[in-house]
Amino acid sequence: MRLVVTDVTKAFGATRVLRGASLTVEEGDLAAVLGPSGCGKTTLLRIVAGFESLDTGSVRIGDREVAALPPERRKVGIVPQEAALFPHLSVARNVGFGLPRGSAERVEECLELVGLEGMGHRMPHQISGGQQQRVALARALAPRPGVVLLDEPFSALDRSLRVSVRDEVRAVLKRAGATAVLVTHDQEEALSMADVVAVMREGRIVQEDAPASVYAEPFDLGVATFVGEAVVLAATSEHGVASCELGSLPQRANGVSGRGRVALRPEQFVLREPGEGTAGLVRRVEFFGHDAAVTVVLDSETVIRARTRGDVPYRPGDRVGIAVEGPVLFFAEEEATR
Ligand SMILES: Nc1ncnc2c1ncn2[C@@H]1O[C@H](COP(=O)(O)OP(=O)(O)OP(=O)(O)O)[C@@H](O)[C@H]1O
Repeated sequence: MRLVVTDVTKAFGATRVLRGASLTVEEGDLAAVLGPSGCGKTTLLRIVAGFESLDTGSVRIGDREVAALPPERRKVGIVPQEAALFPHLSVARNVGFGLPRGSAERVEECLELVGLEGMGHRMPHQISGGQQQRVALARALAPRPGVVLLDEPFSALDRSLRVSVRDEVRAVLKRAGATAVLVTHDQEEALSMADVVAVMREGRIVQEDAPASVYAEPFDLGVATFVGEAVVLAATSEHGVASCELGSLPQRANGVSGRGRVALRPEQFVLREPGEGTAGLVRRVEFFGHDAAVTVVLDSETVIRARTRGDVPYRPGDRVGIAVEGPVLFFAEEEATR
């Protein structure tokens, strides 16, 4: 079902945690709420779930206003941070926990949905961490909720497992046609998994957009630097051209001009022979296999981290030139600190 959160505020004593948070998730979409620690993500999720009351605002699931309803009447499924299975109940009984008696068929269907068919008799300690997380997902989906909420569901898994489990979770949510909200502070997780990314800051959603749009057209400099890496330089802009220490660069069209700052993405930098582009000295080369990151200190002492192909022909101490490819993001001065 469609989820619409409108202008929700919430304070704990004198701490105003939510300051007018609004979020719309279309039916069948997976939205990632992405924000730094303490910005209010978990509080927002708990308010949608009904574990916490809101001060003002509204929460609609489908065509129902649910803000005044208890959690069990909201048709919300929850996948907590750690799978939090009942240790003394079998996998099947964990999945069937919120279902009426005699729902064995639905339990098996949900186990199948998450790829754990035939594992229902096992106890939680007899399956891996990734499988436990899938059981938690099956448990959340079993009562056919209108909305599924996932609170940092991969944070307890180690890195190598996290990537595969998150692909599986996305696939399961899509197969189930679920409308889902995932809370995370991991931008890679948000960008790679979600249909829409909602960037949260200080109790508000400041931008809600497709992952590629949030990255390419961030609402302000804060979003630009939070979602993805960026080198930020002082600049002036006129007629769609931003001038900074790396030269006069075409500006991504946003109609803004004047004094301000440009944000350049690591993949926009191109390393050239000395004499071409802006001169600098290679400080560090980080090799990742498929690509590499090269840190270059310009003669002005500005530090730039460029993403390049893995086969970097440069070593620390080499002199290089830096060129910039593609349009840059420009934010006017008052906007830069918005
Ligand atoms: N029950 C509560 N009583 C008092 N303060 C609370 C309560 N719950 C949350 N807070 C405060 O609200 C703020 C936001 O917390 P919240 O857990 O929503 O943030 P978050 O963005 O989910 O952070 P994290 O990523 O670290 O989990 C924090 O400053 C927290 O201390």
